[in-house]
Amino acid sequence: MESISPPIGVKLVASLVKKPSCAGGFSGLIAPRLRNFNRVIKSNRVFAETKNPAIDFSDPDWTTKFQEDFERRFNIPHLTDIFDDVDPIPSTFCLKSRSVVSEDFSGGYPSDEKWHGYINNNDRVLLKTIHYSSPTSAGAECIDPSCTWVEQWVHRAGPREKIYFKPEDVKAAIVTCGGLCPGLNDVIRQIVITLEIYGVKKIIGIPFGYRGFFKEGIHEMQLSRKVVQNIHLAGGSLLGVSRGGPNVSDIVSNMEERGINMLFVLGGNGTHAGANAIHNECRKRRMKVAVVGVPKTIDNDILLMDKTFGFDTAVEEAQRAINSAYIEAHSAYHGIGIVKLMGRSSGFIAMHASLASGQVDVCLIPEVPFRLHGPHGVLNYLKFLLETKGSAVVCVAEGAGQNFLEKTNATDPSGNIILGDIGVHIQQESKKYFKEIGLPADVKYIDPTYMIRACRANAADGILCAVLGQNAVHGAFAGYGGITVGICNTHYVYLPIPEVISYPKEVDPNSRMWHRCLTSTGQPDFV
Ligand SMILES: Nc1ncnc2c1ncn2[C@@H]1O[C@H](COP(=O)(O)OP(=O)(O)O)[C@@H](O)[C@H]1O
Ligand SMILES: O=P(O)(O)OC[C@H]1O[C@](O)(COP(=O)(O)O)[C@@H](O)[C@@H]1O
Ligand SMILES: [Mg+2]
Repeated sequence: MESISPPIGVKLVASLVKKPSCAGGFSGLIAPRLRNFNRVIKSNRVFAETKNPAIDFSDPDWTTKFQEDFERRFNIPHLTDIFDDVDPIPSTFCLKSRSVVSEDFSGGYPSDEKWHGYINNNDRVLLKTIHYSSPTSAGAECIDPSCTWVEQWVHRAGPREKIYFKPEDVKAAIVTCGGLCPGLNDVIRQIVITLEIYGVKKIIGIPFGYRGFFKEGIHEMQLSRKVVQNIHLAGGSLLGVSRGGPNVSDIVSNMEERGINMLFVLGGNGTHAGANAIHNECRKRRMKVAVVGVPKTIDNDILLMDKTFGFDTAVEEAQRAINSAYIEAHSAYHGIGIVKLMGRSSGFIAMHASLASGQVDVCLIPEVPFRLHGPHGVLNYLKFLLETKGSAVVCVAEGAGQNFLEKTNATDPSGNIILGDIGVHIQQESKKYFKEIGLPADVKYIDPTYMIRACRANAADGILCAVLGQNAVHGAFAGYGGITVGICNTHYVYLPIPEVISYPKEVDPNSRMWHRCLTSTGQPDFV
């Protein structure tokens, strides 16, 4: 009998509603999920600590206390938290003075105090915009059993009027880690361009992710507007990427040797865990350094954000593979087209690509358990589709159905579990099944994953990358560190790194988007 694996995680807030009196309050509820995440995704890594206090919902002041705690958790670390002797100067980011890069600042810093283009440090963005009136409402994220509305505000991103680095003292470095993602070059380009507008002249690229911080690493790359001018026209990363690499202490020592005091880190959950550790180590060594992340993952698995850059391009590019699978399946007698898309622990690409294409009959994601065999299994449904409409298209996320595959416990150099190929498995099982029942079936399998990841960013991602890249530089100059940039409810924000990486974001099987996907495919439950 086939086993059904549980979804990779349960929703924190939903479990909170189910167990409001759990000892340890929030922390007691987060911990199991964190453990689960480490087991599934990062067998040998410890992710961000969570710092939620116990909450007693019978306390009439619990919402105030929750908000105070939220403000504390989402406070963004600043240089002045640990240094008393850092004095700000008026911002050199001033769009009127376009030739700032050629100035030597001996005659003073250019500034424009009358310009209303700066963000006030007290500006905030609302993190959640839906007031769910019941925990049973689709996709409800509730804090307490009554789903009380509690405003949660996060810091607005953008240029500040006062800056904490003199441009001539800055040596900025950019590093791109993890797997490729459309838009990496666009972000690198915008960071360099924005740094130059502030007046920074020493800008370097660290080659091949954190590995480039090895002492004997390949030489740093000098970056300027001229170097990066056209890099966004190609996919990949100008700097190269990698998994694994030196430990945090060695990275920070290497930064000290090179004199780096602004570090822009482009990467996913793992990279951000590293960036946060680098930030903490710099503070421990009392180094005046700003470490700012830009979340990169086509999987879209970073918490609290509308989306991450590259995701939109991935969904768009996946259309070509799905359409090819559809044409193959539709043109064959009893054709079945199977497409595997990326998504190690979350099915966002598969869900969105299925919904966008309108050509998918079965969408399978890691968050929703399914059976292949038996009367309610996928294969029996494919038989039904062949008999009724003549062909079928399956879109499966790479992390789905891992319980059907032999576990090796092998990990990549970053500690990510190496997954089995669920696409090949479904192809083989389909062929076997239809042979056994004597129904002709022509099964074709397409794995476009690396073709999708290597694409250049589409226009929507190009804009997102531009805004995130620019805001990363504004954040660093404003003196913030240990932060990342994101888009929340269409607005741009700074978030403390630990809050976005406490676990990977997943598709909520009770969300409207998953329900919309099911409505579109017409697929039943496969359990
Ligand atoms: N918990 C961690 N602490 C410090 N560095 C980490 C951690 N997890 C991953 N890294 C490093 O971050 C880089 C990218 O991680 P990886 O998981 O491969 O990609 P991503 O950042 O896209 O999730 C690698 O160089 C890896 O060694
Ligand atoms: O084969 P690689 O390079 O390790 O990358 C595969 C992984 O890349 C991803 O698309 C994105 O992963 P990262 O965010 O860690 O780069 C995963 O879904 C997938 O498992
Ligand atoms: Mg990752």
